Amino acid sequence: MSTPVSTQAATAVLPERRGLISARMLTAVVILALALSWNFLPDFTIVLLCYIGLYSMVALGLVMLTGVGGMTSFGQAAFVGVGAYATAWVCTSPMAVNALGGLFGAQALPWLGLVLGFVITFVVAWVLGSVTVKLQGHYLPLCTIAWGLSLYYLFGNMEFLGGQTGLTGIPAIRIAGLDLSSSRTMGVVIWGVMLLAMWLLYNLLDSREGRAIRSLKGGQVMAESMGVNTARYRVKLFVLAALLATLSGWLYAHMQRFVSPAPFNLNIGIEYLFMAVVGGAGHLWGAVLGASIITLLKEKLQDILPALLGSNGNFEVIVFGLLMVLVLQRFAEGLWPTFQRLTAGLVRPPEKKLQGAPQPLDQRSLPAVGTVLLKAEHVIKRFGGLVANNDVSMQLKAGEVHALIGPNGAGKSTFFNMISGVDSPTEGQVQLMGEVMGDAPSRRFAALGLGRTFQHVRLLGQRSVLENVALGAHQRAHKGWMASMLRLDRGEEAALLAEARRQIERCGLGPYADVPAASLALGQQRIVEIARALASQPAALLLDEPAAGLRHLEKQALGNLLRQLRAEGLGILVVEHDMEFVMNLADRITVLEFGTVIAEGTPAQIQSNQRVLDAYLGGGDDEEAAA
Ligand SMILES: Nc1ncnc2c1ncn2[C@@H]1O[C@H](COP(=O)(O)OP(=O)(O)OP(=O)(O)O)[C@@H](O)[C@H]1O
Repeated sequence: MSTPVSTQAATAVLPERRGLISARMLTAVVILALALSWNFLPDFTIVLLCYIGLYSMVALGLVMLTGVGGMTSFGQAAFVGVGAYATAWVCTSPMAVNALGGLFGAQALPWLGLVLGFVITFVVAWVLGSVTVKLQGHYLPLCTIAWGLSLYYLFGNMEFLGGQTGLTGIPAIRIAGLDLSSSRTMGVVIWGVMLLAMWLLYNLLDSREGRAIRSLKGGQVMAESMGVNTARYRVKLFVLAALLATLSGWLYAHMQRFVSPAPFNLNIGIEYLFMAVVGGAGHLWGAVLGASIITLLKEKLQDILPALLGSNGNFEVIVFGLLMVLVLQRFAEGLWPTFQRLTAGLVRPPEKKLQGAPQPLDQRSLPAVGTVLLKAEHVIKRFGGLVANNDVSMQLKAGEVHALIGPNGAGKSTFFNMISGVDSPTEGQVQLMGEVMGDAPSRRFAALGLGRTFQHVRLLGQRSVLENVALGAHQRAHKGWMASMLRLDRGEEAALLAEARRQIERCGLGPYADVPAASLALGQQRIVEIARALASQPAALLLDEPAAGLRHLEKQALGNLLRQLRAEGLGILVVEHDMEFVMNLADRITVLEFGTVIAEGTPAQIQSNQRVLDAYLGGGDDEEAAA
């Protein structure tokens, strides 16, 4: 049965599918045109294209890390260096050449160099990532500068890596007997690898794992509440970006045939970040656009500026700085979104088609009505000298709506945080489904069957309502990064999206499933959060001020939906200021004042409780009025 909640006139505009040619078709046409003209392009253009391909690979990693995952790194050039130096050492050091060349043959050396580069990067990035990505705010970028510098100086000071002079005599790669010593042949490999990487990343982002990656930008609390292990995803993203940089470095070394520390210094690390940001750090094609603009601009400026200024120097860096300021001022999301807007009449955005039968998602059987789902016992929370919750005990049972009310500052949010794993009690304990939670993270609460919404809506505003709600079902499916990249997750993805659509329709937002969440009115966004929580098939549902921002009819519809969920056997805890809504809906009410429970009972009991009336429901005012 469907209980539509949203009757509010939507501000959202349904997306129009217009445009003469599909984005996929246009991409295929551009790639085909590049392939057909490849042999006729001048050598100089080919070399430039090779560099653009190499830089795009690094920028792709930064798009994933910065634009999608919300982490900034200035140190990617150092990982390019690891890839370049690893293969340079394997291919030129007498020791490695004799030992490995003797065992596997000389032609295998570049490939062994690639493996070595990947292994070193994997270990270094995993260790560095584990330490640095936990840092918040400006500490993370500062740390990436520190390790970028460290690795750069390491390259220049290692005797066996040739010091500042570097290593020469790196052989060309051979594939199936074909010698890739010219830029023209090497360029085919570079662009082939870059496009393959882009396809894999596109698939990754277009999956359950991609939604989890994007959720990192929505904040740790929200992502963890959806069951996402944020620390793990951040490190994996960091390693992925580093491996892409290493791959670029490996190709670079075999194209240049020598390596020295200069191309891996901090300046270049900043340039890579420029590319991602100028192109559009949230878009994969932004990486290619940014790499193209910066490479071509650098090339032109290096010719023009010294002639113009009458002396030599890296003046282009100044222009890049100004460009960055301009782009951030005028095109905060980079140039790719602007390019997309300008070509909207011509190019249709890609349509998501899911082939194959949906695979079943994990199902949770709900506990019998009356079972205690959530239990807080003598919970105390202190912030320094302030006692925000003082000996609070309460239970939430399956098949009931329990409301938590109290004046501003009474400690409701603090308590909500503790029963949802955002924070842990100073004393006392919280049990969920009979398990003592201790310091367990929110994702453990989610795994046990707790779904929640937020007082301040936490959605990924630029993503569709459908994708936001599908994130809620994250823990009900299991395909990992590899399966997503190779599109082996389509059955599961179809099931996740079908489930999300079902929950959206159940909540009355069916017509808005495909619009960006940010385009909905605030009240509707709250309903999207409820649909997202329902997609996790929770046994206990915690709603933080769900009626705030809703109009009268919408509140009625929300009440009906919650009654329906209660009838299905869910336990629902509502923190709410709207007394009419609470009194019409709740089976039991707990009242907090100054962190302490001052009353608990049915709505009728609460409404006639003198202490509650004095503290909260206006009894004091009545008395004053009477006096
Ligand atoms: N992280 C914190 N550090 C210090 N004090 C805090 C912290 N979080 C909450 N408090 C304090 O604890 C008390 C209870 O705050 P809380 O936000 O839980 O109240 P509330 O009932 O949710 O209020 P509202 O209805 O306005 O959201 C307040 O005095 C608040 O200032």
